[in-house]
Formats: sequence, structure tokens, C-alpha cells
Amino acid sequence: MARNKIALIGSGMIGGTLAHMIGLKDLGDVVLFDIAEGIPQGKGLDIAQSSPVDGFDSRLTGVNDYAGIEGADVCIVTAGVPRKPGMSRDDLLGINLKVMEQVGAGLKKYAPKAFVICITNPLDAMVWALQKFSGLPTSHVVGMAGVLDSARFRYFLAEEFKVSVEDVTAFVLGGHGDSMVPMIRYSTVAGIPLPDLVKMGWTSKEKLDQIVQRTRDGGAEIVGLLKTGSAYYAPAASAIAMAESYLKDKKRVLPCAAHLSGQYGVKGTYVGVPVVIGAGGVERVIEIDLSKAEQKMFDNSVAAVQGLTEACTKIAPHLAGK
Ligand SMILES: NC(=O)c1ccc[n+]([C@@H]2O[C@H](COP(=O)([O-])OP(=O)(O)OC[C@H]3O[C@@H](n4cnc5c(N)ncnc54)[C@H](O)[C@@H]3O)[C@@H](O)[C@H]2O)c1
Ligand SMILES: O=C(O)C[C@H](O)C(=O)O
Repeated sequence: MARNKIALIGSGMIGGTLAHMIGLKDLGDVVLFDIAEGIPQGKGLDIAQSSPVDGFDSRLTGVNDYAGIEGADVCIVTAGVPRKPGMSRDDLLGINLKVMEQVGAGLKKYAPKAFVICITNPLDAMVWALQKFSGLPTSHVVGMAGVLDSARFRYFLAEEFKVSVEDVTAFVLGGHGDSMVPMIRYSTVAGIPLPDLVKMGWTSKEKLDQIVQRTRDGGAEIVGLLKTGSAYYAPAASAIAMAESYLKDKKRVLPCAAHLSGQYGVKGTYVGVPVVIGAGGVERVIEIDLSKAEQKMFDNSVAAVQGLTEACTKIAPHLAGK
């Protein structure tokens, strides 16, 4: 059987980490693409030279021409610019929208059958624009944010309860911005919902509120510490989980920025919701029951995302007709 081909569009901090993880997990051959000459080639060669030590056979190559991604099964897009301290993700919209137009053209020409995972920020607006620029089916263009935000939520909860991260399930709905909605009611420790854990005296409502806020601020916390860019280890691990579910038809249920066509009362917008990812791409959008308060927070988050997509159509009016 032929090996999977995984193209990484953008070979910066996340792109390099992705390439390394794909090698270590032996998920397939990797093509690193970037506009910066030498960076994808150098990272590819460096990681390839670790393969005899770690015992993997992935072939890694670096390119500056989209032709190199031809026939990719999966493309993970991190091309663009990350934020620095004092910036919001939304400040990246203008610059990264131009990058999405170039990437979309490259995907359309060379990898129209790929499963595409967009990571570039501001995430929900960029994946929306990338789908339109590329013309690929909405089932095959998805955004990574919910897996990361949920992983942060799970990690903070596991720390609070002093239990294994493995036994904490949690997820975050909505856009990947300040208005994201960590779902307390649907989060558990070994199946015990968080509100029950409050009743059992494991934690307090105030402490949970602090954890929710720390989750919302999770990206900014790392940006404030790193100062030169944003998180990359956890984002890369999150995208790998999505790629693996597609490549191995695992049908994992993961929160992702998915195209909504009426679910949750939303049409034509990408926003974070639980989906099933399998060989068919996004095979199902799962509509969970929301309380009035949860629905209000979700609607508020959707409105924030729609504000950004409107801003995109002002910068690139041709997006409106796509
Ligand atoms: N969705 C999420 O949860 C999430 C998490 C972390 C980071 N991000 C976003 O991911 C993006 C990448 O982050 P990073 O830390 O890897 O940044 P980085 O600066 O390390 O890497 C970005 C790479 O993109 C390349 N690039 C720039 N313009 C390009 C173009 N037109 N075509 C191809 N390549 C181009 C750059 O040369 C650079 O190598 C940022 O926008 C960041 O905000 C999103
Ligand atoms: O916060 C950022 O700018 C990067 C990313 O969206 C994150 O959540 O880590």
C-alpha cells in the first residue's frame, strides 16, 4: 500500500513540530512547503536525520513550489503570521487573508482531493476563506482550534482535581477567540459531570469560572510568555489527532471549526462544534442540546465570527460570490 502524503503549508514553528510528530508517529511522507527559501528544506533534512535514531521511515522533503504538494492526502495549513504580545488574533485578519488566497489557489491546483486542516488565525474566518478560495468541498476543509482549547480545559481541570488528564473529558464550542464557550455541563471526570463534582466538594463554582477564563485566555497566556510568537506543541498535537482520525478512518468525535449548513441555526459559517472525522472527512456535525445560557454564549461567539467573515468580504469582495 502506498504511503500517505501529508503536505504542511507553512514550515514555521507549528509546521516543523507537525513534521517531527508525523515522523515519530510514522503517519506518512511529509512535504514541507514555505515561501521562505531553505526553511522547509532545512527542517525536512534535520528531521530526516533523526529518523535512523527514532526508527521511522517517513520521507521528508522541503519545497518552495506548490507543485511539490501534488496529490497530497492531507494538507495542514499554518502559513501566515502569528500574534505577538498586545495583539489579538483578529489583528492578523488582513495579512493572513492574503496568505489564504495564495494557499487556496495552490490547494485547488495541486491537492483538490486532500483533507485540509487549517490552523492559521483568526481561525474560524481563515478556514471559511480558505474553503472559498480553494473551492474544495466543505466536508474536506476544517479548522483546528476546539481540540486545542479542549485540551487546555482538560489539562487545567486535571490539575485542579489531581487526576489523570486521560480521565478528564471536556470540550469547547464556538469560535477560537475570547468568546469561546467551554462547556461545563458536558465536561466530566470519568463520566461525572463538573456540576456534580462541585456538589461533591471537589471544587467550587468560583474555581471552575477561573479555569474557564484561563482556558479562554490560554493562547494569550503562552504568547505573553514566549513573546516572539504563539503556542506550537499543543496546536501541532491537536491537528495530528484530526489528521490521524481521517487517515485511519477512526471516526473520532472532535470539536473542530466546521462548516454549518443550518445546524445550531447557523448557515454558511465555520464555527467550533463537535464533529465525526473519518475517511469521508467531516462525516457528521453533532448537534448537542444547549441550555438558554449556553445558547446565548454560543450565539454571541457565532456573531463574533460572522463579524470577522464580513470584514474578510470587505477586504476581498470576490469572496462574497464564492
Ligand atoms: N488555530 C489555532 O488553534 C492556532 C494555534 C496556534 C497558532 N495558530 C496560528 O497558526 C499560524 C502559524 O503559527 P506558527 O507559530 O507556525 O507561525 P510561524 O511564523 O512560526 O510560521 C508561519 C510560517 O508561514 C510562512 N508563510 C508566511 N506567508 C506565507 C505564504 N504566503 N505562503 C506560505 N507560507 C507562508 C512563514 O514563512 C513561516 O515559516 C499563525 O497564524 C498562528 O496565529 C493557530
Ligand atoms: O493565541 C494565539 O495567538 C495562538 C493560538 O490561537 C492559541 O490559542 O494558542
